[in-house]
Amino acid sequence: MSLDTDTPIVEFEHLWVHSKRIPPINTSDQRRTVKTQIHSVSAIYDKWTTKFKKISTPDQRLPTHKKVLINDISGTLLAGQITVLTGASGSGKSLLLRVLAGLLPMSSGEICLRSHDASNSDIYKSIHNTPPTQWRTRIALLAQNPQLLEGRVLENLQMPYRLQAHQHLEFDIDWHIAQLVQLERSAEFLQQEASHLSGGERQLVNTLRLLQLNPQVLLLDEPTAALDIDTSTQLVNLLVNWLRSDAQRTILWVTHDTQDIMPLADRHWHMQAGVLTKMR
Ligand SMILES: Nc1ncnc2c1ncn2[C@@H]1O[C@H](COP(=O)(O)OP(=O)(O)OP(=O)(O)O)[C@@H](O)[C@H]1O
Repeated sequence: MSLDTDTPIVEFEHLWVHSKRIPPINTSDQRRTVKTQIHSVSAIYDKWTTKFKKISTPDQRLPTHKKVLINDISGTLLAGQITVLTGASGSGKSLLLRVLAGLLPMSSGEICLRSHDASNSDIYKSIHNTPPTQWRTRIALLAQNPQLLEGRVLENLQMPYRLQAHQHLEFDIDWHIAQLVQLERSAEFLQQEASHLSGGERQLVNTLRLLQLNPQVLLLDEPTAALDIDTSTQLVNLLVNWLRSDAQRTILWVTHDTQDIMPLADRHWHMQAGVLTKMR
């Protein structure tokens, strides 16, 4: 199916995420703690600790508050495009990816994913009306630190097919061998113990494990951050080829490494203190 490159694949609107309410400090508990400390010191310091007690027991209670982590942001990920997301540490980039992937609840807002109905017409499914397992098979998050299981690479790649969400899919070893050729590795790589792999090789396995499940949207959280230049280039090529091989796919790519990734970007977004700005 052909698709215009400006077709929206994911649309999100007015996303808000707040931290949980931080409970107030219970000042009577605090006073009790200080008193216990005071009774346990020797009499010679009693006068001094009484002064200390006055200073360290505040009269007023601290107010409760919720912190705004994602501040009313909206955006669209378009077909065939790479959208690069930059921003300082703690600005909310990873939080946004986890919300879009359905791994973290938002306080309010809407996320819709392009899909098809029985007559193959376009529809947009809301995250609120889609079972979480179904949502996560369409929108996949690739994190910086891959978690692999004990056992061989092959067993790690086959593992998702044991999950109910993917039981309708079949493991395709030929697809993996073709990908490994692109990654300049032989089929013997599949027989290696996962615990013996380098950080870069672990990330390649993690990526293949996700891509084989044919997601429509990839959310990348600094996937090349810990990799050497060669492995990083291989991983970038793997991801770009994945994007180009189906016009209905899209990538949102969080990175601090703007030099390498920015030339590939169709769009550039920037986060600052939970606020999203579209740079281009
Ligand atoms: N589950 C959570 N509950 C409350 N606060 C959180 C939660 N997860 C993250 N935060 C806070 O939200 C803010 C944004 O975190 P986030 O991980 O999205 O930053 P980031 O932009 O991805 O940073 P980095 O570039 O360092 O990865 C931080 O202040 C963090 O402490």
